[in-house]
Amino acid sequence: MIEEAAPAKLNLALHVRARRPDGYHELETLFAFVADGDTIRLDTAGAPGLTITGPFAGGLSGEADNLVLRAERLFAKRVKPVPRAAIELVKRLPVASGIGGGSADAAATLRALARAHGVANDDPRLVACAEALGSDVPACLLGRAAVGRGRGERLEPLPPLPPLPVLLVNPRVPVSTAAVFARWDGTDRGPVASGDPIAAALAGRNDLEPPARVLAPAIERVLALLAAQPGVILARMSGSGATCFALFDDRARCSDAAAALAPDGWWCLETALA
Ligand SMILES: C[C@](O)(CO)[C@H](O)COP(=O)(O)OP(=O)(O)OC[C@H]1O[C@@H](n2ccc(N)nc2=O)[C@H](O)[C@@H]1O
Ligand SMILES: Nc1ncnc2c1ncn2[C@@H]1O[C@H](COP(=O)(O)OP(=O)(O)OP(=O)(O)O)[C@@H](O)[C@H]1O
Repeated sequence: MIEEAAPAKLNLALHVRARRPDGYHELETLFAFVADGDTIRLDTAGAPGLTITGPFAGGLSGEADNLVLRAERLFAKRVKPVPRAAIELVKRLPVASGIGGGSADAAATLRALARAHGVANDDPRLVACAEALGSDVPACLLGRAAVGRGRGERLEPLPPLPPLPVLLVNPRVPVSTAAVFARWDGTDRGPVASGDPIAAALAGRNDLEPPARVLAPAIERVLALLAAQPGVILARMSGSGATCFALFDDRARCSDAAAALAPDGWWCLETALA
């Protein structure tokens, strides 16, 4: 049995620069990962198929379009023609929520298959599979803080980030990434600053916040409440939303904030930058 973590991805800053003729957007983003997320378990000797467990299993079916099975099929086609395995996905991250759950699952599946079949994680064929599966999958395959450019696949790894406490809050409203990008106003507001990533994040923004707020008005309240918590360094939406994150200066104040937001019935996860 091989187990691979599929940690949640954050966009500490997300600057959308241009709309491309192929329908994607040119962006500049600070990718970061946290200590918690989904889990992939792969058993090459088990009965082939995908089982989904965990608190958000109900939001997904084990259908063939699941990113885990798409990753498995692509690995067999492009990397090594291996037989199908028994795969368990423990789904702890909300679906369609801007923290790359599906992308993390796909990347963890590729990593698990690579381990099982003696392929290196930086094998160009594995990276090509990641790119074909989604814009966030290459960053999730890399699994460490990085600047992302292009549609997110051109990655420049960063030194490890400080393990700052993080609170993730999702108002339980799924948001379609394509619908949010489609509402971006077309204004290039400039690049992400170079230098210290936390300082660059503070000086940066998420250009998808305004269009996401139109589709999911609850984001505004989540951000306002997060920003008002004592000890917050930065409160921002991740990706195309609706999950928002807050970085804190200490763990106790992060826990206090989680307790303060609990009555709203939102999904909250207390974690840390990894
Ligand atoms: C918002 C981010 O999460 C930031 O990291 C990503 O850019 C989105 O990554 P993702 O969910 O893996 O997205 P994909 O599955 O590749 O694309 C979904 C849809 O989002 C839009 N999309 C995505 C990425 C990008 N750079 N420009 C886009 O316009 C496209 O309409 C695309 O059809
Ligand atoms: N294993 C999976 N986990 C989550 N979503 C999946 C999975 N497989 C397929 N999907 C589909 O992919 C879509 C996007 O899901 P995901 O949770 O990756 O979005 P996201 O959190 O907005 O990601 P991103 O931040 O990369 O935009 C969902 O609508 C879902 O139906």
